[in-house]
Amino acid sequence: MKLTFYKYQGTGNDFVMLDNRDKNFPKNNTKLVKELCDRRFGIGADGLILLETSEIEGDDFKMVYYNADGNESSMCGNGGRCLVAFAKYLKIIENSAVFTAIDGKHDAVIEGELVSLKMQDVSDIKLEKEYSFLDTGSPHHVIFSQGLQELNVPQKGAEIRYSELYKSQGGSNINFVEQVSDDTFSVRTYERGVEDETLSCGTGVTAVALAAFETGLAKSRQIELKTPGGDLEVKFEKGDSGFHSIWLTGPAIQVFKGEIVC
Ligand SMILES: N[C@@H](CCC[C@H](N)C(=O)O)C(=O)O
Repeated sequence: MKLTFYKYQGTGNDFVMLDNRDKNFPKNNTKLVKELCDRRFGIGADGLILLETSEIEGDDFKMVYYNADGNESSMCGNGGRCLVAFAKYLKIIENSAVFTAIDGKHDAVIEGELVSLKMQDVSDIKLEKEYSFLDTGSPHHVIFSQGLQELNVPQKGAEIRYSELYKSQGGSNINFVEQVSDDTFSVRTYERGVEDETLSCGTGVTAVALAAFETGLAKSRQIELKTPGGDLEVKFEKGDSGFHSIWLTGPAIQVFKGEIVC
């Protein structure tokens, strides 16, 4: 089989993108997805995303997301932003989109290289002394600390991801965070399904922004997040039933296009 693929990145979180509107991709082939994401034997990426036709009225398209381990997973914020840029490239949309992903409907807006994605409302945040836990489409453990640059994120992240805390619930992504100024935070993320540190995680920085506000570390509802792969912004509102109108904004870039025989 010969596949035409596109490679995208959003603040260094990178994805193989496939236009699967013709339904030709073998969606249950975990081994193939893993091989395509392999950085030595394949194209190389943190995940693979299929753009499909949505059956839901009002949608422009549907998102199907796989982690680099080949398994379909929960929501990917950076991937969603990149998929919107891909949909514009394919001329499915112009500068706005509505699409459905595993966690429900998303609105999106494009302004130049920046893609803003509306995330699902968040009503529950578990606040513990040492960490916060919340689901922003994907599960996120958030730890505020110091000395972020010196931290061994792959090792510390794996310890928590495989600990008793998340064993029975399919694991979690782990975010290590250092406050830079009033409303700016540096974030490094260990991603479940990549099983390593990635350069950025969209649902991760969204979780960090909400946890920073909930714990009182941040006072503003517009938070800047610095990741090893670049800068993102998260804006939100808070009402009686929790956080809503949550928007994740940052660059989403096409890196290259190619063909692979697999
Ligand atoms: N990189 C993503 C998160 C992808 C999902 C995650 N690895 C999981 O399986 O929970 C993002 O930008 O949100």
